[in-house]
Amino acid sequence: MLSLATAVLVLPLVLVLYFLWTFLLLLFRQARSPLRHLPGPPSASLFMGNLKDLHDQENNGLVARWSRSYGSAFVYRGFMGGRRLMLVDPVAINYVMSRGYDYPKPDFVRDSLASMAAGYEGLLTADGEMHRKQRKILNQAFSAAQVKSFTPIFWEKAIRLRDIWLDITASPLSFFTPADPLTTQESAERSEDTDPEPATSNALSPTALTTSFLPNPFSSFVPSKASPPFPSAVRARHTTLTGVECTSEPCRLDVLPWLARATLDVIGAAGFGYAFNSLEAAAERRESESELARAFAVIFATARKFRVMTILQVWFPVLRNFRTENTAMRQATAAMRKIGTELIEQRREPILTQTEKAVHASEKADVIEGDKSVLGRDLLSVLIRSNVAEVPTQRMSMNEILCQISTFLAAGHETSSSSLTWTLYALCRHPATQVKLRAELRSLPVPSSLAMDSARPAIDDTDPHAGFFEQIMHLPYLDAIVRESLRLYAPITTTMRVASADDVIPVGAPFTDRRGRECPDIRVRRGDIISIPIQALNKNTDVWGDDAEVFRPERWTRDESDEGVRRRRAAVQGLWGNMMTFGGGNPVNGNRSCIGYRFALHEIKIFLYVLVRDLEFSIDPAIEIEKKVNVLTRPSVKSEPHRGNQMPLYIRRVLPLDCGCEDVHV
Ligand code: HEM
Repeated sequence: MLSLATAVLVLPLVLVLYFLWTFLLLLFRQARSPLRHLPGPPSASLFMGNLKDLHDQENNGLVARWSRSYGSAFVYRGFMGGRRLMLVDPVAINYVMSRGYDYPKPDFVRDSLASMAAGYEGLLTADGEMHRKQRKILNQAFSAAQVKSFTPIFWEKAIRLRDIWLDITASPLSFFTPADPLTTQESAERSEDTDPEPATSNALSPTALTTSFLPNPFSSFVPSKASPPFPSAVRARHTTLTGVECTSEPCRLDVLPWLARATLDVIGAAGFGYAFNSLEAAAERRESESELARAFAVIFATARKFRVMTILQVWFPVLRNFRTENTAMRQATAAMRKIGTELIEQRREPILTQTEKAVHASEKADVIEGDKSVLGRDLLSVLIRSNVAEVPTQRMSMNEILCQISTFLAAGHETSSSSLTWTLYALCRHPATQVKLRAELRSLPVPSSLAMDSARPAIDDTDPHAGFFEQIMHLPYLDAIVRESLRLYAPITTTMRVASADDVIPVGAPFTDRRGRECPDIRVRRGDIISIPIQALNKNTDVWGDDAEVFRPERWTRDESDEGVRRRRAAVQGLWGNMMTFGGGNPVNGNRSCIGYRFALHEIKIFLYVLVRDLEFSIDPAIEIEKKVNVLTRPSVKSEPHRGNQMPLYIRRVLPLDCGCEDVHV
């Protein structure tokens, strides 16, 4: 038998040999990878490869420059010089994205998503058959009819936000910036955490390693450091937009955390009937949020930390078995599961009874309601029913259901708030567009039965305002602005895939490799990592023309009749708008595209209708806004990196041109 002393000597040796062997295998794999023949930029650093250069690529257009130099399929270097394939070629991208199960998310991406979504069994992280089953079940909750039924919730929260902002503009002394809704636990966590690094240190440092090319996606739940009240002297620098009559002085407001709060409240209410009350808490300047929001604050704060260990786990997968959770994280996960379980328990009986009644009624009436029926198809109902389903292909375990709750809260709120924030920013940089949009919004009168107050209208098929909401969805200029904003400010800028087997990826046009050979396709080996630069593709001049970088909503109204333009855009087969903003997929081989895209579009349009109709937005022309990316794109003021993510805009109330009165809500 091995003595203890021998074991103590042998164990470290075995470990060293294991790491050496794994490392050599990786180097050997690199040396043999067919990707070595592809052109690409030289590696900037032995350890970090090109990752640091890529960190700021949304501001410096690096991918576009590389693409001009090395073609639409090239190789850059990741950790320890590992080769990664970057695709800008739409044909190659369509091929990879429409094979979701052959090209899944790399393990290190899944790990990071799982730490944020509290497990590997949510829709974002599940793979193969489990993903196929979940996607089929969850699709019901995101059908066109179901999403329409959420519109009153979008409306209610948008009106509430507008009213809070109106109050702030009415009493300038009261303006303040609330904390980001999911960051309230930082200090509590730090005191318990053995990690000496403050949770926000990476996030707030201008040179922080928070790029999406590092394995901490969704690490963008970064706090906006509260801005001090804005002095009136500075407020006076505001320039009035032409053609709009306003009352009250504009005041500066960081719109980012407010919008994050509003969209968190939306997804809580629409998805799970859960009241985060985060807008209310901020309006009343209360620190405390709901228990679930506090739990999430801890989870996201932990998920966004960048650790060397995370990199090592990419190289030595065995280390993933030694993941540790600090006390705060364990408590937060337990709290999240407890609340999720309570939500399910509370709603199980009523939902099952309601569904039974609905089925019975439709059987009696001999009517197949099909997609028209939204009863019992909200996310929580769908989840609860799937838990009791007898057919295994329709059944989700309790763990899967709990993972979905955190998945949808995470995936469904900051994406929308990022998009809204950037749209308001674009409207500030293009005042004439804002004026034109407001004119269109005001041309659609609000039904008198739907006063612009916070009362939530009914949520069912008989909603008398469904027609009005539908009209908002079809306002052409609003639609063009939302498309253009989601093109230029895609909230998720990059996604990654890994080849699960050796394969040959087709390309749009042959390219020349490093050896000077003309290649009709790209060869990849099992394990090769592929980057899809969603944002760079959205600005590709081959697809969008020479003004691809310019915010021009008119491209969606005027250019569309041009056959050539249509053909060029059709090359990108994304889920929506010939863009990869919402990803792409194929139901047969893994549809990993955004299941919530309709939800997001409805939410964004309703918020814009309510906010831009009654408020005028502008920005200090001297301010330079930068994109900070770590999967999600968030804004930061270039000269104020210490303040973290923020979008300081000037806001003021707009009255109708023909309004003689002082205090009318339009
Ligand atoms: C403007 C808003 C949004 C954008 C731009 C967006 C974008 C995306 C993208 C690009 C993906 C694919 C990621 C990848 O393949 O790596 C995705 C997936 C996903 N999105 Fe969204 N999203 C938005 C809003 C939402 C909302 C509101 C929800 C839920 C209510 C949601 C839920 C999800 C889920 C669950 C997935 C994973 C789908 C799967 O793997 O089957 N998203 N989203």
